[in-house]
Amino acid sequence: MGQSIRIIGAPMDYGADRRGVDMGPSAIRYAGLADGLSRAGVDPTDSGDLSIPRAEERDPDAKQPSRGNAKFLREVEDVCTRLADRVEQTLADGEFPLVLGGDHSVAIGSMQGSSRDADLGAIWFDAHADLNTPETSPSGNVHGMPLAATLGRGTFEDQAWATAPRVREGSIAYVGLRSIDDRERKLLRDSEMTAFTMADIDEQGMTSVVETALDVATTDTDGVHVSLDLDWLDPKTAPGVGTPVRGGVTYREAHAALETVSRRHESGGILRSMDVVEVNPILDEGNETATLAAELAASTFGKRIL
Ligand SMILES: NC(=[NH2+])NCCC[C@H](N)C(=O)O
Ligand SMILES: [Mn+2]
Ligand SMILES: [Mn+2]
Repeated sequence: MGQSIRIIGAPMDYGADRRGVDMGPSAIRYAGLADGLSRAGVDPTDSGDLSIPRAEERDPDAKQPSRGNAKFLREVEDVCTRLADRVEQTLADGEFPLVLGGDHSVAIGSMQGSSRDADLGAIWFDAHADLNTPETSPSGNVHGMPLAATLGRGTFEDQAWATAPRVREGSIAYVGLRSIDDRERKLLRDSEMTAFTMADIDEQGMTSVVETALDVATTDTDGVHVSLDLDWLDPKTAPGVGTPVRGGVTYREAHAALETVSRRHESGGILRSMDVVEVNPILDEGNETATLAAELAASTFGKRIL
């Protein structure tokens, strides 16, 4: 039997403006995630979803930014705290946590849980930098803030539920950036993170970019977290996302990227945790974005063409 993968659903949409990402975990499962993982040679078990009240059942005032400019921050805190515990427990049980979002703010919980017992590097496959703080965010949506939260920037400085002290800036690499807010650009430039934009992929090719990103994330760390935001892909290939940006990664580039991660994992066991986020079935066409999410997870865990 291959590695044991524990699927954890986090159907949360507090962090995004457009409703529907809470249905992401169901759509990805329906698209054949567990089957694809089994065929890739690993051993998946599904631990179900975290229970997350709908936004309507929450305090209507929660939409009004309270702490800085961040909507539903307390609700996100509640979910991420429980998710972090699940991720930590999964690792303690010797299994690999595969978290299904939900909007990208679930990554705050995944990374917190995954790094409680380890120095953690990260690869962020995304069109967006997700580095806004409540102070710099133009939208107030927490899905644009998970890395700021993990790194304890701005309002997050004193938020122990969010910050992950064992995730160092220098061990984080972005792949595929193409939409960065003005104030976020300055934060990113002044940081120690490694950022590969779409232009870098044009020039160097996906495989070589991902190899370098892996070098960054594995240097002086105990393992790597992969965060896969489906808006990383071009909207023609992955239409079911809330914040699409044209000029994204192609279908083949995406598989090449995750197969590169997979090969490194096969030879060195580098991966520690992963989340697959931002699939919005309401905006999707024939569940193709969820299907792609499931396929990319299978590629990460060893599925090959031949
Ligand atoms: N995970 C995502 N889809 N993030 C989109 C973020 C968009 C924008 N930068 C914001 O802060 O609102
Ligand atoms: Mn994104
Ligand atoms: Mn994102």
